Amino acid sequence: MSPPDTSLSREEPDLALELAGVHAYLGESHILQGVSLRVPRHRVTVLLGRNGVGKTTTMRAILGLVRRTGRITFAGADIAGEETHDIVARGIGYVPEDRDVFHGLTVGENLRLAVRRGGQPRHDLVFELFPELKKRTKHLAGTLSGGQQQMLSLARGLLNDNELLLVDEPTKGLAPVVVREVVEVLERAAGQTTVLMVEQNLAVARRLADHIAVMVDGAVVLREPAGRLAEDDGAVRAYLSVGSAVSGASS
Ligand SMILES: Nc1ncnc2c1ncn2[C@@H]1O[C@H](COP(=O)(O)OP(=O)(O)OP(=O)(O)O)[C@@H](O)[C@H]1O
Repeated sequence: MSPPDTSLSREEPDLALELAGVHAYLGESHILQGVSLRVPRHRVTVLLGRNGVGKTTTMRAILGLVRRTGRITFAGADIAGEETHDIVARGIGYVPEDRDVFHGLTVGENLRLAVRRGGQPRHDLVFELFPELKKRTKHLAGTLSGGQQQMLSLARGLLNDNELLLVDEPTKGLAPVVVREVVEVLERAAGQTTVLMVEQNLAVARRLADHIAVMVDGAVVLREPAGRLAEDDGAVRAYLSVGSAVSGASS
């Protein structure tokens, strides 16, 4: 197993986001115990780890949705003390695990609600990435399949010209054929922006990630180029409850 390495600082001066010693709390529970993480610009970084280690809480700490301390640097500013609406306005998009789609509204209405005030919504880009959504703009979102709802949630995240997109478990609960579609869209979306993603499917992570960060008990314990971790069976067995071969992401 490789020794823990969460820095890699010499190789990556151009960071979109950096967390240093971030602690977060949910009620009385101390969930994040000093998360440090570097997210290079225009790259995909995937957060992996067993259930309950704090991956979603890390996303929510970046967005100011949970009480947190430490340093969170985005676009040259420390955002750890800012409110969520100010953080989002700086150019961070969020595609949450529960998909955040309004079932009682149409696809078009869901997209319109996602447009940030003063922004220039990228409808052309979104409809090029998601042609199925263009055909269904008048359909109620609640009538879409799980995969289509995930596409709509990703489309909402990509509609604004964000510097950083946070995506939480985009393939969770989807059939293998739909996982492949979501992965293809994410590959193309990654060309537009920096992505920090939680993903439990190691095959998906290997396909999409430039770097993989592994969390254990509220901290990042290992960060490596994606290929290196995928070949490190010892690390995969020690830190992850996932298998390395998952059919859904194969091309
Ligand atoms: N409202 C809450 N109050 C207290 N503890 C919570 C609350 N919500 C979640 N937790 C706990 O916080 C820890 C971290 O949860 P989190 O959702 O960040 O983990 P995760 O790594 O994303 O897990 P999963 O893969 O299961 O989504 C878990 O142990 C969870 O039980």
